[in-house]
Amino acid sequence: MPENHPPIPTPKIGVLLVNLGTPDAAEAGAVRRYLAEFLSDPRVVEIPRIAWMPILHGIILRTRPSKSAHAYAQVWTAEGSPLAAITRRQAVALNGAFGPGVVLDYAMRYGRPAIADRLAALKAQGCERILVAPLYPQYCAATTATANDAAFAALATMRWQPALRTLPPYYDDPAYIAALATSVRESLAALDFEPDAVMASFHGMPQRTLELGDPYHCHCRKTARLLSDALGRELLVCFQSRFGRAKWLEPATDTMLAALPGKGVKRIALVAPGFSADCVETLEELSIRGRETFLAAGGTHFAALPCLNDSAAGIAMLETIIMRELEGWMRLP
Ligand SMILES: C=CC1=C(C)c2cc3[nH]c(cc4nc(cc5[nH]c(cc1n2)c(C)c5CCC(=O)O)C(CCC(=O)O)=C4C)c(C)c3C=C
Ligand SMILES: [Fe+2]
Ligand SMILES: [Fe+2]
Repeated sequence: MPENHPPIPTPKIGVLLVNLGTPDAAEAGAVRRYLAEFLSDPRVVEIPRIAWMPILHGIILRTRPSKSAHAYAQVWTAEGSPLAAITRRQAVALNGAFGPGVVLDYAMRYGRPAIADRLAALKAQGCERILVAPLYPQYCAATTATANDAAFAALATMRWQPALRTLPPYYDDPAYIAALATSVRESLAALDFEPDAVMASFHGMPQRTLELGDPYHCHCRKTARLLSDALGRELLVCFQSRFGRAKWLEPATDTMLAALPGKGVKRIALVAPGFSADCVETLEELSIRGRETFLAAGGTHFAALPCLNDSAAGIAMLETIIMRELEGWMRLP
């Protein structure tokens, strides 16, 4: 900028936190509606529609909703689904962090609040510039790209669009690694046992997606390596939540939990660095079923550590990575 350039008035800026989405209730009907939207997304299931739709509607949506509803019911809170409640708290905690000209909101890729609705609400409040922030540290087309697709699709319907930025993946960002290390160190110090091993469990995806060029697997591996360096201890990396018959990323978390006690690893702590908020995948699949698997195999001590959620370290990290994006839009008064 030339030195004597007059200050440019800063237009209002919106920040939209985006996470995956979750059912409205822990019952089969709500879970079916949610899964129908989620699993119809061609970014999530990359099988030709003509082959996939009969399987989805003929088999999956008839059988899975009641099983999943049972999983959701075990972790449901007074504020609703943990993922929704925590994402809401993250938006509240960040509100005001960037000054009076920056409005915070949140949306879900599937279900509510919808991305299109919240973008329209930010625009109606006068936000001419909006940062869409998918809260996935590791980029995956099935998560990051589809969240951005939904934002671009919403803008495609507007005559007068706001300017848009999207938050890049932050899997190797020093602020993210430091927040994870702080959180893991604090959680381990609060345990009443010393684990023989710490496992880092990431959400899986089909092996084919890696072969097609998705960087997710590499991002997960790099996060784990940097976190391991920061903690000064080895981390066992694994991938959870296998879905369908295709080969998914390995090693699988449940297989590893069942095998470790036989190898003398009887005390375990599990961290899920790829989830910015605790959800059914961490609270039910890891904390409840993972524990059962590990103890049934002969393990004696098990702990699933909390995600960053709205902890002080987690919020400070989000502030840092969001501020970095907003700086390009801000001007001194
Ligand atoms: C964090 C990254 C995630 C990736 C990558 C991902 C890929 C992926 N997921 C499915 C299928 C399901 N995932 C489900 C829940 C779920 N998934 C993520 C995150 C990622 N998914 C989160 C945060 C959640 C929790 C949602 C909540 O409400 O708490 C589910 C629903 C639950 C169930 O029925 O088991 C399914 C199904 C696929 C196919 C996929 C492919 C790349
Ligand atoms: Fe998933
Ligand atoms: Fe799961």
